[in-house]
Parts: sequence; C-alpha cells; structure tokens
Amino acid sequence: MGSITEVFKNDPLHLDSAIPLDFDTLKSVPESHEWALEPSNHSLDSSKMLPVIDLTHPDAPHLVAHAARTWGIFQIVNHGVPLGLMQSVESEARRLFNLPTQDKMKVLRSPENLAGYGVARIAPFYDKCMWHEGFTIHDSCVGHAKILWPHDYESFCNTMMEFRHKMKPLADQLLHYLLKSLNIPGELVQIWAESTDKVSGTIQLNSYPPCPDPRHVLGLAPHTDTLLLTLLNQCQISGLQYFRDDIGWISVPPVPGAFVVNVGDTLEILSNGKFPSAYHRVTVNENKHRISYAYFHGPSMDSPAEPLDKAEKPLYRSMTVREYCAIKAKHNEEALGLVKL
Ligand SMILES: O=C(O)CCC(=O)C(=O)O
Ligand SMILES: [Fe+2]
Repeated sequence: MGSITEVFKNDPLHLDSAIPLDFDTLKSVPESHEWALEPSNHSLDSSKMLPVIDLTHPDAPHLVAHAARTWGIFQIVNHGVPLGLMQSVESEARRLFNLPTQDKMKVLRSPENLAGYGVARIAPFYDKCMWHEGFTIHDSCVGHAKILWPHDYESFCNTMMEFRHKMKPLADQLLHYLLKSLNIPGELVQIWAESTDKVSGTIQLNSYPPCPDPRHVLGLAPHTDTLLLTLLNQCQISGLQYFRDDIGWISVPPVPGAFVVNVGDTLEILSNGKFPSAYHRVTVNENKHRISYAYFHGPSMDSPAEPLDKAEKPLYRSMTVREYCAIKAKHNEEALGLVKL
C-alpha cells in the first residue's frame, strides 16, 4: 500500500524555508511578505453564486454533481458531522497555534515528511512568504501531541481521530455521487470507493494570524489541491477566494456549520476535465486570527490516475496517483498542464 508520505520523502522541502515567521513579534509587514496581488472582484455577490447544497435534499446527488461540473467548488450543509465536533476541532487547532513559537518548533515538519508544523508545501515555489502556519496530521498524531502537551495530549488526538472518522464516509459519499454521474461502469465506481479505504485521509490545520496591513499579504498563494476532494471549514471568518477566468477572484462566504468542498487535480483527471479542480487562495485580515481545517480525501498511491470514461478521447495521460503527486510536488501549478495530452 502506498502513502503520500513517500512522495515527500523523495522530494524534500528545504529546511530554511520550512519555518514560519514568528507573527506575534511583528508590528508591520516585512518586505518578504509583501505580494503584488491581483484584486478581488467585489462587484459580484458571491453569496448568491457558489452553491450551498443541503445533503438531505432528495436531489442532492444531482446537485453535487452539477456544482462540481460548473464550479469545482461548493458548500454542503446538513452533512451529518456534529457541530460540537467541528467546534472542538477549531478549539484544539487554536490551542495548538496559540502555543509559544519555541514549542511549535519542537514538532517542526522534517524536510522529507508530510506531518507536523510548518509552512505550506507550496511555499518553496514563491519568492514571497505567506502569512500562514500549518499543522498536518497523517496517520497518528500521538507522537507530536505528546511533545506539545505531555500530560494533556489526549483531547487533541481524540478530537482529530473522531473528525477523520466522520469525514471519511462523508467524502466517500460525495465521491460516489460524482463518479456515478460519469459514464462509467458501476464496478469502477466501486473500485474507486474501495481505493480510498486503504489510506487514512490527511488533516490540515491552518492558522492565519491577524496582519498589521493585509492589503498586500496572502495567507495562501493561489493553488489547486492535489487529491480527489478537499472538505474545509472556514471557522466563520472569511478569507478563502476562488478564481474563474470569466469572473476573477471571488470570496467563498463562510456559512455556519458548512464544509467547502473543492475538486482536486486527481478528480479532474479521472473525470477527463468534467470536474475542474478549484483554483483558490486565502486572504488575511487585520484583527482576527483565522483558523481553517481541511480533510484531504485521496486514493491509494497505486491507483491509476487516468480518465475513467473509456468512450471518450482522454485529455490527460495515464499514470499512477503516486506519479502525479510527484509531478505536482516538483512543478506545482504547472503539473496539470504537464500531464494534459
Ligand atoms: O484556509 C482556507 O480557507 C483554505 C486552505 C487551503 O486551501 C488548503 O489547506 O489547501
Ligand atoms: Fe487548498
């Protein structure tokens, strides 16, 4: 069984770029963090544009598939993940990021590892730095949590494991709706559903501290997510923006209790471009410490990454998911273009 960790072992992050800034000590934005930003499109009311889908609606499978085709990004409510659990994930994430920098540095992600504390994986691709610190959980988080809270690590680990346990079937359900809407045999849908059983989804906690001058700062640079689907909660503070050629950058408004669902590159490939992977970025704000947390839903690394509908002319070349992840780790934004036929 392959895991995404091995991809990062082969393509390590350089350590000097893996340490986030000590945000607490800053009174102004250093030049290292000043970006020339493409402005957002404020003339459109984005709350009316991106679909918010009630998963208890009888037509939910069709609504999900339609939103994924039209936008590559949408929100879901009535998804069955308890609000109390969502609040606990946020408060445990805040507990982690509020620790002193020297404590967080004890669980710094090592260059060849996916799990731990550090900057975003995309950081080395940019000259400028992002106003962001992250913590990634892959497999168990007990080792890191015991270092951070030797006598009080269980609530963090239990919350994260419970969260993963609830997110997996939800992500599987969405994937099932999406694959079933494609013109592919039922057995193939089943093979894909089983493929995600072999891996434990990755949890990403993100922290965007208040910023003295957010106008020229980015929380996360524009990117697409790599795997099948990302389910993200914005913890009631806006910041996530989505790009489409015809409208520019628009905000994804926080909806209480909702998850934002993004299509990732691998699903774009499987669907032969029908579900476009969502290009998104994160802005920061002056007064609020924004937290977001995401569940990345992926298949086993040995799975084929290739268009599933064999009646169509493939727009992407055939490879394994492992191979695609390695291309993404090396080429970031260019990766999808490199595998297009
Ligand atoms: O913080 C957010 O709203 C988005 C985070 C994100 O894009 C990611 O973790 O990949
Ligand atoms: Fe993302």
